[in-house]
Amino acid sequence: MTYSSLQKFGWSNVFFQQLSFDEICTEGTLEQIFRITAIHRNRVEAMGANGESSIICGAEFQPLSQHLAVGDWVMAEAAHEHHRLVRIFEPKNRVRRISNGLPQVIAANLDYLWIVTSANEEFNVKRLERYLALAHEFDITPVVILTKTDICDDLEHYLGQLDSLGADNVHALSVNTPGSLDALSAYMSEGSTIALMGSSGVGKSTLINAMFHTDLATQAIREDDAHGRHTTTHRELFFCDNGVAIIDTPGMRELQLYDAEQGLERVFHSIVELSQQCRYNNCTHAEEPGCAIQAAIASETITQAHFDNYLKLLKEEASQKRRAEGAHAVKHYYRDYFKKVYSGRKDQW
Ligand SMILES: Nc1nc2c(ncn2[C@@H]2O[C@H](COP(=O)(O)OP(=O)(O)OP(=O)(O)O)[C@@H](O)[C@H]2O)c(=O)[nH]1
Ligand SMILES: [Zn+2]
Repeated sequence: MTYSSLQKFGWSNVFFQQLSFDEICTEGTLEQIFRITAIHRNRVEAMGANGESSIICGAEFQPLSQHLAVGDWVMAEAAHEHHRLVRIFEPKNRVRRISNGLPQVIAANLDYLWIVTSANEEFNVKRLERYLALAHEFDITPVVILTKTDICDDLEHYLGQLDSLGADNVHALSVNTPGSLDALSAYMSEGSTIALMGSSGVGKSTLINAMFHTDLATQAIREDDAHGRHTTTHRELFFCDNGVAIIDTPGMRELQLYDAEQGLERVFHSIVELSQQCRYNNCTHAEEPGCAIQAAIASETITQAHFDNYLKLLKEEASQKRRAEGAHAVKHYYRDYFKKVYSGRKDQW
């Protein structure tokens, strides 16, 4: 068996180069590498070259939700009939949020964020702009998907608004219209990881079932809760036959805007560029003479709604930051964490 056997689970050079020379030369290292598919209180489920395994996580990784997420690659050594977590590979990207004042990781190593919305009253451009900002912030390629076009009388109304988003990847489709899902296969190369986001009822599960010929209901797994009772939870990352990993977690579905300053600047780049043309450096874009943004709104180059949403998201982001005791606290937390995790490895090189 070689490392290429892990590629269908999303393994790539980014992770391989984090192995030390000794590790690469040591027999059995490959069997110690896993990708996390579900997280429980003290252990995680993971997929490796030899199939699925349960990995016990020691006190140094507690609480798990702050240290690792579905999609992470880890190293774990065999311990009796289980495995024991040794270390976490530095991820390509990580989706984080603040929960009760603490950073929490939701998912890791994503290639695409499928932002799902439906062609009915659920549709909301502001929400889409927010999701796009999130995707950019976390360095994930966003794909906007408009569902339920089969039951929509005024598709142009929605397509026009999607156009105004200026997003690169936009698809309108319906699971009831044969062929309309074909365009999505462009995102489904072996080893790619897709996470879904969107309001309840827009058709995320239906889309997954149709695209990947899977039945989400069959992805249930059993676990023992703290009192030894059996409970059923859903696997949050699963692999399809074509080598695509799907992440569908409640955490992704509930994600709020946080620390997305750069993401916002990308989605609202026209406003950011305009603001640099205002006569005064400290223009508040309200009533100052020579305000380029007000001029653009007056000439209908941008809409008042687009500008208002930018202000609203900026404000929301600022208040999230304050609540989290400053975004820097969070960034430092992660930097220190990775330093701590990887400092022990330097002497292996
Ligand atoms: N007409 C039509 N109905 C659809 C389409 N896609 C999904 N639906 C229906 O919309 C309803 C909600 O779909 P789900 O797939 O459960 O939505 P979801 O986004 O997974 O919802 P949550 O699990 O609550 O987040 C179901 O009754 C689906 O049959 C579509 O393209 N066309
Ligand atoms: Zn201005």
